[in-house]
Amino acid sequence: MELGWLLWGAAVLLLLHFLTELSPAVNFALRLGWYCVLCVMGSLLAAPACLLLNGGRTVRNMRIIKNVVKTFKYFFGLRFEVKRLENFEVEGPAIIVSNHQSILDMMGLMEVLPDNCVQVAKRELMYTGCVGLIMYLGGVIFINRKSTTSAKMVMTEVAKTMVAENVKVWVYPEGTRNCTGDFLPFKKGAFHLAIQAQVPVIPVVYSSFTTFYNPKTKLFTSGKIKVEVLPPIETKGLTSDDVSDLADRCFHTMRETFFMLSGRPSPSEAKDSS
Ligand SMILES: CCCCCCCC/C=C\CCCCCCCC(=O)SCCNC(=O)CCNC(=O)[C@H](O)C(C)(C)COP(=O)(O)OP(=O)(O)OC[C@H]1O[C@@H](n2cnc3c(N)ncnc32)[C@H](O)[C@@H]1OP(=O)(O)O
Ligand SMILES: CCCCCCCCCCCCCC(=O)OC[C@@H](O)COP(=O)(O)O
Repeated sequence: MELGWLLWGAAVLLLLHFLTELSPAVNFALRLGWYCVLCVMGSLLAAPACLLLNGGRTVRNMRIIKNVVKTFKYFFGLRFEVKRLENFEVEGPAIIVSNHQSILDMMGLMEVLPDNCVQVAKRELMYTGCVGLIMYLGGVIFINRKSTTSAKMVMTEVAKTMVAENVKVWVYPEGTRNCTGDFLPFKKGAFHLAIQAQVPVIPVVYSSFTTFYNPKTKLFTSGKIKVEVLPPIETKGLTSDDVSDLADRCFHTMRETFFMLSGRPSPSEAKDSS
């Protein structure tokens, strides 16, 4: 009886192996599916730990979540090479902004996440069952992207509480995933937030995933991701009139760094030399 089950198991594994060899689409779906399964299993493991150790929704749970998520990279052969982590060492709260390429970014985020830091996420993620629960327990701030007024109200409230409670806030200023090998224009919310709270902006840049991950061509192999934490940009004394300048400055420095880390000339340089 047991031998029968073993044989079935071996047959299924063999079939999966051949399917992945045959079709990149199957390989892609299986690896991404496995990532989702890991997220669900990790959440089921971490949720009771968060509740028992910290009692409910608090940023202290992020440490537990971070430690679980940091093991995920080994399943996918991903390596992170992190530079200038010391740039996170600012006194008190800050806004962290970074580029957003895929749901895989969550691994890169947890790889460098400083203490006392919560993320801004779209509200829909709250309804992903145990993954939504773990985000809630970790103190993630949920915004409704379909209603600018409500998103702005939440962000204004965050500007007050982040100072009172000494937390850093991680925002993806592109506002959505973008795996095209370039940046989308930045939305202004993160920069309004930084200026309203008068806290520094710390940009973080991840190199392009396109060499190992591409949802269009169904590519998902192992790979190396370079991460650089850029020096904090002060906002003391800036007013709402300075939001656009601050956003532009972050956009340009981050984009330059992105091309440098990805080992590609930036489109502006390429144009200059032609
Ligand atoms: C243990 C195992 C566990 C496994 C499981 C894992 C769990 C791990 C736990 C935890 C990790 C969590 C990881 C989560 C990752 C999630 C990522 C996402 O979901 S990314 C999508 C959501 N994030 C954003 O969208 C932010 C960026 N967006 C913005 O900042 C926008 O500006 C926003 C949302 C505030 C509004 O967006 P609009 O598209 O509706 O509108 P606009 O065009 O940007 O703004 C309209 C006008 O309002 C002004 N405005 C914006 N914010 C303002 C403000 N706060 N005050 C005043 N004016 C403001 C703007 O300047 C603009 O005006 P003018 O065009 O410049 O004149
Ligand atoms: C039954 C539900 C199982 C759900 C398993 C989901 C596991 C994935 C958890 C990874 C969290 C990362 C969140 C993320 O990166 O979300 C994408 C949004 O930033 C942007 O959304 P979009 O590009 O605008 O759609």
